[in-house]
Amino acid sequence: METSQNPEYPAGVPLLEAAQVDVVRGGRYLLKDVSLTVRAGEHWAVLGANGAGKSTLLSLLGAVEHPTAGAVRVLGRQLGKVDVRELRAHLGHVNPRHPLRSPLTVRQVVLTGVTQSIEPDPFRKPTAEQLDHAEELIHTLGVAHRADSAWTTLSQGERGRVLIARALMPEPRLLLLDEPATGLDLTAREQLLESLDGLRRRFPEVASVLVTHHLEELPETTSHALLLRDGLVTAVGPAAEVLTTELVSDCFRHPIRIGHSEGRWTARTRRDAP
Ligand SMILES: Nc1ncnc2c1ncn2[C@@H]1O[C@H](COP(=O)(O)OP(=O)(O)OP(=O)(O)O)[C@@H](O)[C@H]1O
Repeated sequence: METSQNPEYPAGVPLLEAAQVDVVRGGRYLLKDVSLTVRAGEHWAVLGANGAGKSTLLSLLGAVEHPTAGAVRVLGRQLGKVDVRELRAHLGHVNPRHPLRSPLTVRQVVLTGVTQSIEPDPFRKPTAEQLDHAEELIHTLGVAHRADSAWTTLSQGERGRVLIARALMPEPRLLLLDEPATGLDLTAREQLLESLDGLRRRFPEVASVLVTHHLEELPETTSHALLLRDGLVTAVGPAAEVLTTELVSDCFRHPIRIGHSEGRWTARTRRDAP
C-alpha cells in the first residue's frame, strides 16, 4: 500500500504512543495510567470485560477523545497540539455501528472513506484514481458481487467487510477495529478474520488495534495484546506472553483456560479451578 498521502514523520517513530494516560469522566477514572506503543506491522488486541475501558482507549487512539492526563501521540503528532480532523483522515477507523441510514451502494459507502464522512460530500467528486482504489478494495474484501447493492440490504458480515474497505480508502498506516466480529455468524466471522489476515500480509507496514471481548475473534496475525480491567492495564506485550491462562483469568476475574491452536485462540472456563 502506498502511504505517501499520510502525514510525514520520521521512520522508526511509533504509529501510536499513549504514555501514562488517564481519562476521567463524571469524576470517575475510565482509564488510569495506561501506556501503549504500537509500531508499524504490529497487530494489537485489546481485551477486557464489559466496561473495562476498551472503547474509551480506542477513542483516544483514534483522536476522537482527549486524555485528562498523560500524552497520546498518533502518527507522531500529540493530541491537543494538532488538528485532529487532519489526523483522523489518516486513520482507518472501523465502527460496526456505522450510523448510515440512506440507501447508498457499497461502492458509495467505500468512497465515503476518502472524506471520512457518513454521507458522500456533494462538493468532492472522487477522482479516477480513488474510484480505481475503491474497486480494488471492494474486490480484496470479497464484496465485489455486492458493489452495486444498497447498504441497507447487506448482511452484518458483508457490512463488516465493506467498512474495512472504507477504512482503507485513505491508505492509513493504522487501522482501528472496534469489535468487528460483533453479531456475525460463524461463517461471516471466519471470512472476516481471513480477510483481516490477508490484508495484514498484503500491507505489512500497516498496524492495527482490534478491540474485542472474545479471544475466538482474534485473527491469526495478532502479534501483541493489552488486557484491561476497570480502566487499568493488567498485562501488555507480545500475544504469546499476554494471552495466557493466568493473565486472562486475572483480567476477567474468572478461571479461564486459554488454548492456542493453528494460530487461533480459545477460552473456556477452567473446571479444575480451585
Ligand atoms: N462519557 C462518559 N461518562 C461517564 N462514564 C462513561 C462515559 N463513557 C463511558 N463511560 C463508562 O466508562 C466505562 C468504560 O466504558 P467503555 O465503553 O470504554 O468500556 P468497554 O470495555 O468498551 O465496554 P464494552 O465491552 O461493554 O463495550 C463504562 O463503565 C462506561 O459506562
